[in-house]
Amino acid sequence: MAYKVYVDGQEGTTGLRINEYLAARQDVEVLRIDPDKRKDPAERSRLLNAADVAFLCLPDAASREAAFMVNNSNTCLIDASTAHRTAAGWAFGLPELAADQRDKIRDSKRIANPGCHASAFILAARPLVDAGLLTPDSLVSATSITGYSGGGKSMIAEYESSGDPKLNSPRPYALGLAHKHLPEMMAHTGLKTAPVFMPIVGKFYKGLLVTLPLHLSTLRAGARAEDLHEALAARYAGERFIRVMPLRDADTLAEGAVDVQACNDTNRVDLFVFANDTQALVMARLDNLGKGASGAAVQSMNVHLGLDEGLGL
Ligand SMILES: NC(=O)C1=CN([C@@H]2O[C@H](COP(=O)(O)OP(=O)(O)OC[C@H]3O[C@@H](n4cnc5c(N)ncnc54)[C@H](OP(=O)(O)O)[C@@H]3O)[C@@H](O)[C@H]2O)C=CC1
Ligand SMILES: CC(=O)N[C@@H](CCC(=O)OP(=O)(O)O)C(=O)O
Repeated sequence: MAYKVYVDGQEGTTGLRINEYLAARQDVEVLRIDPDKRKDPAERSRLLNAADVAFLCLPDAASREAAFMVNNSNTCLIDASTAHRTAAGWAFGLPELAADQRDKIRDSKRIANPGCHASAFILAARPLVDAGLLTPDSLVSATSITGYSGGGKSMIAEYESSGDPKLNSPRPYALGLAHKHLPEMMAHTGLKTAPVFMPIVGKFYKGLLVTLPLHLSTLRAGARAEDLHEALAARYAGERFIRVMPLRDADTLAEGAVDVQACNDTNRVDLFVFANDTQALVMARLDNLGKGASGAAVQSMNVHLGLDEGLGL
């Protein structure tokens, strides 16, 4: 028997991509809402409650509304929005976060999918905290270069239709230093202070690269770049979707720059450590619509249902 799956927000950027992932699967029956009724609360409620798994690909307020509509104990919600990522009762949908995270995702009917910048930041920083290279009191900063699809339908339209010349060059944003991913970055790394975080959106559709610049002298006494690399490699050994590149990856150094788009159309995360004797750059690259959103959501569904984690990805 096929699992019934409903995508609330099926016409949006994340919802469309989830539907692409599900289209080829025989073990899933996708429940579709009549396009005229896609914002009709009664019809959404009916489908949410009929689903074994419902993906919420909606703005935060509509996701909260959808969570209140579910009045049965069977439907598992996987929320792509920011609404529930640090909320009590919701499992964080990042299976690689910690040894017990898959159990949490399997056991919970409420799963919050991580934000795209946050996924990359957390996957880079958490093993460093767990290894004692950073401590909960460490003060860190990070940049994130991202494609414009991260801003959903409205940003895609702005980049593809407005012709505004200022969009031709990269744009640092979130200048109020209060980006919406900061709470989940702290909650799931254990860092007590928010990183100074500067995302930069560029004129390319998708692809994302988070960088943590680190002075080795601010890490655990005597820490070397090898220790950073070893902490990442040890944590992610055997993880099918995470690739820890060799320390000071020779191919990338030969290229002279990192290709932000090289994980596009995959559910993969690539981690890099570049360093000299006193400083390091720890980087995480992903597809913001793959492991940064829709791919991660499908991966969490697979884990929740006890299926092969990579099914359809
Ligand atoms: N794009 C990305 O890379 C990522 C996005 N996310 C998050 O995923 C969620 C969806 O984002 P994204 O797909 O990019 O956004 P989009 O703006 O592309 O799509 C959102 C969809 O939700 C629909 N919608 C809005 N309100 C309602 C409602 N009350 N009932 C039903 N449908 C509604 C919209 O309808 P309409 O078509 O009429 O506008 C639209 O189709 C957001 O919370 C976003 O923050 C998370 C990670 C990455
Ligand atoms: C380019 C761009 O604007 N990107 C979005 C993040 C997209 C994402 O991860 O989204 P949610 O947290 O909304 O789920 C931003 O920085 O706000």
